[in-house]
Amino acid sequence: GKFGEYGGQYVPEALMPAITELTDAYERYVLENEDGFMDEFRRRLRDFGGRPTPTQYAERLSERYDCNVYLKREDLVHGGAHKLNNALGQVLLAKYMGKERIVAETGAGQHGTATAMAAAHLDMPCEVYMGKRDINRQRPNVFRMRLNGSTVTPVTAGRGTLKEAISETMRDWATNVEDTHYVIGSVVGPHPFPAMVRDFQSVISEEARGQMREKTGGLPDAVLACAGGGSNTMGAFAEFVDDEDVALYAVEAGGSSLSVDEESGVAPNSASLSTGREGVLHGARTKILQDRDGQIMESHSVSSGLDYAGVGPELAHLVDEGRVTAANVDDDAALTAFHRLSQLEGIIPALESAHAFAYLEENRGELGDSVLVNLSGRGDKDLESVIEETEKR
Ligand SMILES: Cc1ncc(COP(=O)(O)O)c(/C=N/[C@H](C(=O)O)[C@@H](O)C(C)C)c1O
Repeated sequence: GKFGEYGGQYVPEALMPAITELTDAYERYVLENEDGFMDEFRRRLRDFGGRPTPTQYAERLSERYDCNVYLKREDLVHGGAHKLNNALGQVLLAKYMGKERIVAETGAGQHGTATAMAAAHLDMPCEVYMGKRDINRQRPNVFRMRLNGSTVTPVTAGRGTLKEAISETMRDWATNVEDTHYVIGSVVGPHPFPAMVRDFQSVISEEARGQMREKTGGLPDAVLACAGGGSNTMGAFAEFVDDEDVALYAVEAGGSSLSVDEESGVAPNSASLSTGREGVLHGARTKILQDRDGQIMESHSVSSGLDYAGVGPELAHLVDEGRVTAANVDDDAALTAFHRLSQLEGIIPALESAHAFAYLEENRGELGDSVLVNLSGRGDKDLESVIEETEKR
């Protein structure tokens, strides 16, 4: 469960039985397709999730950047984001493991709603832990989770955001490991989570690689994806990692500035790959925004889905190896890209996904003739906050 020096299983002893059981299930069902698990996963992704998603040629962006821009439309997955790929896989695995209850954490609420939908679809009771602050700024998603029959439990510890929600969920899991599975929201956490979530999300690049060959007769020169925990990034990159000629760009949230004042404990961005340092968070060694005493810093982003002080260990390793370029764009550029895609292509992107389009705008002409951008989700959930932000600026 190591990716170079990153990854591993830094968890309290009490959690090891659950981790060991999950690792065994991951190896049997996901890696070896025991009992046809992966066949059922793919069938449900098609019939319930609406896959495959298009790899669409973006005519107006291609004109603007004088290169061929293709969009991987994960905004068209049921629920409006790539999050369902992972949530469906993990809830189905919980069923195969004989678990009777699901717990999950969420920040932007996309992962929470995806888990609630998958749990309803597979008739599993589900409890989602969500920071009090996030509940207030993501009300539509809270409503959706409850509509799907999930319980949303407010987390009031600390700042009441994702970090505390993850800790609370891990505590619940350690207590109820007999009948409960923890559906983690990204390629983070102790092994086997980062590898398993990457495997569930790799359907994105499996499809996209074939669609690009079909449409262009070859592979893209570059693949761009936004990175919060790193799951849509790892999903969009997985099948291209061995294609040396395909450049891979992980675009993080540059927030309002990249300068990190280690005294204040507050980072005005979430660019863990670029400004983070090695440390342990949520059970894995990875790159983290931390102050000089090693305390996890408060992160920032205009998009709550990228507002996370850590990042997936595999992604951190690929950046250290030079296989993935760690990029970032600031809040303003992401908001401008949000409006630009809406006007030019008639697609309102999630604010998270808009970060990848901002990077395309800032690096036009330098990314090659054929560029694939992973559109991780749609922007309906962001309308309120974008209206507010736009009026403020
Ligand atoms: C539409 C959309 N695009 C990208 C992301 C970033 O998550 P990753 O793909 O795991 O880097 C997200 C992240 N959403 C999480 C959530 O909804 O709970 C997020 O808040 C946390 C996992 C960090 C998202 O909603």
